[in-house]
Amino acid sequence: MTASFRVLVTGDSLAPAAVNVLSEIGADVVLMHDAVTPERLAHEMARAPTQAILMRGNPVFSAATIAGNPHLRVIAKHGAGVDSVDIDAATASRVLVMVAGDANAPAVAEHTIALILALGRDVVSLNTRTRTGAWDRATYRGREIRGRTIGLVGFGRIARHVARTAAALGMSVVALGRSKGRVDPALAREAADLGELLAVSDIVSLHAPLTDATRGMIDAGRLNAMKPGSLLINTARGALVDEDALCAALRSGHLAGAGLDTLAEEPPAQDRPILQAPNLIVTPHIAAQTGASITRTGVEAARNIVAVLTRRDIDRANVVNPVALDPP
Ligand SMILES: O=C(O)CC[C@@H](O)C(=O)O
Repeated sequence: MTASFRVLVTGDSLAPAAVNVLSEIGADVVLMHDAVTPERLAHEMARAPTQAILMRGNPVFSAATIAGNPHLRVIAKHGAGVDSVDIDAATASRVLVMVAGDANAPAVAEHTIALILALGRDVVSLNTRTRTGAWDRATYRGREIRGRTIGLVGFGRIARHVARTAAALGMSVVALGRSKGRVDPALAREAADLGELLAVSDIVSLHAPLTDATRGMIDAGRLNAMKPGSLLINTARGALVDEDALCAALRSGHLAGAGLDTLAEEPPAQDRPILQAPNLIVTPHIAAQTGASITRTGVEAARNIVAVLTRRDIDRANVVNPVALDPP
């Protein structure tokens, strides 16, 4: 059978269940095995008409890349963050940009909590010390999270999962949504503004999208406004944080620790100062990478593609640029 649709996957794997969803409409699924640069994208899309992108990772979809492929109808994110896509250009070309619901939210929320617990009980450093001969039992004092306040910056699907889990662990939850009134009072108390959230939180966890407005939002001034001895967690996007300022806040001891799953540069050059900061736990943007999450997310992204290509049952809650659904 000649495939009627070509789906380019910007990664080197896709869950078999997700491939099956695409196979049901006879789609030709093409995995990009190499580094996904704009040049490679342009090259791959020039090889044959490509109707859909299943976007794993965060390759840049610029206006030129989108306009260069007139067959493109949908960019379906394998996850939540679409900061690497020029949304205006996609809308102008009537290309739908879609996210994968809350498919990866439980996994990202669990990793957020893992970073908080690991920092609070110094799991990583104690592991190293104990394996190399230390036995710190007499002197070590960890920090409990029960009774602490967690401040969630952003209140989308992932933050809501974190809120529920944090509450179950006995934490108080404050949050700040994209605009006033977006915080569900059953899950969190809405902070008046970022300043108030930073001032009352023992742990600040970032769940905001990366936009022009949020880039670098946690700068030296904001870090300074956090409580002495507090923790910063970032499982969203590295560029939300000024890494040099974070380094300084960790070195001075103003912050007791930071847990980062995302960095401004990924993968980071080995000489980036943040990698040498004390009391830092850093992981390689894997918060969403559990087996179950990868399957759920792949299937949801594949379903989004099928819905657009077959013009059936598009889940509007997953559409980032609904105006692209309107007739031109
Ligand atoms: O799985 C991915 O491709 C990225 C996951 C994450 O960065 C997201 O945007 O949700």
